[in-house]
Amino acid sequence: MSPSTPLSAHRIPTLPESMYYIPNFISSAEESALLDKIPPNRWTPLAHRRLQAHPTSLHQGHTLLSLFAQTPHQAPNHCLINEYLPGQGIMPHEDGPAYAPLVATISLGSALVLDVYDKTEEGGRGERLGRVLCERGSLLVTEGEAYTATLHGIEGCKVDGDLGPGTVANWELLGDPEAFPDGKNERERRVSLTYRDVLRVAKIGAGILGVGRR
Ligand SMILES: O=C(O)CCC(=O)C(=O)O
Ligand SMILES: [Fe+2]
Repeated sequence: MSPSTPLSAHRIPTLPESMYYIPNFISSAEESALLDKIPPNRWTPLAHRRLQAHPTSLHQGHTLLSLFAQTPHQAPNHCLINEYLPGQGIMPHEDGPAYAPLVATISLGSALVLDVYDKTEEGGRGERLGRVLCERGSLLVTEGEAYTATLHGIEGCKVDGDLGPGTVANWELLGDPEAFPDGKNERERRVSLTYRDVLRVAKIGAGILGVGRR
């Protein structure tokens, strides 16, 4: 995402405003370095994936910072790391109001498909609006109505099938569509880093230190 290509050039068409897909956001050397940095002993096991949550601060000039220019802390302060083995996924859900409505997701290790669904008035899962193919090293940015009015999930399958220009919302934005010549993606271990701005982080801190309620 160089200054010569504005974020708007990466907007995923056909999905609510706005999701942006930036292929090759990091190099494979950076991908390996990030994977190596993830502490091996901090995983919380869940039924269908593992995760770890970390406070985070990004150094000035980090490319992700500019995305958060309008959020309350003007920077992400939290990074959730999810690991999915082939066959694992995450149920359709929304990320909710604890965060500023902006998520930046870096994909490491393997490509997979993230499904985006309409949110019903009751907050449930509506029709599927589109499929986003997240390649390794890519960045997916979700903000605005796409954050507040849709759900997202990852099917627990070993192979993503039926991939092509008519079935993948970000097909034209992919870095290497030729990597899926038969319309298939055999999943490998995929790790996602999701950066967010947690709104009430200061109050939570005060609560933990025991001074919040006095
Ligand atoms: O792994 C992903 O890309 C999605 C993770 C996610 O939806 C979440 O952590 O809330
Ligand atoms: Fe999520």
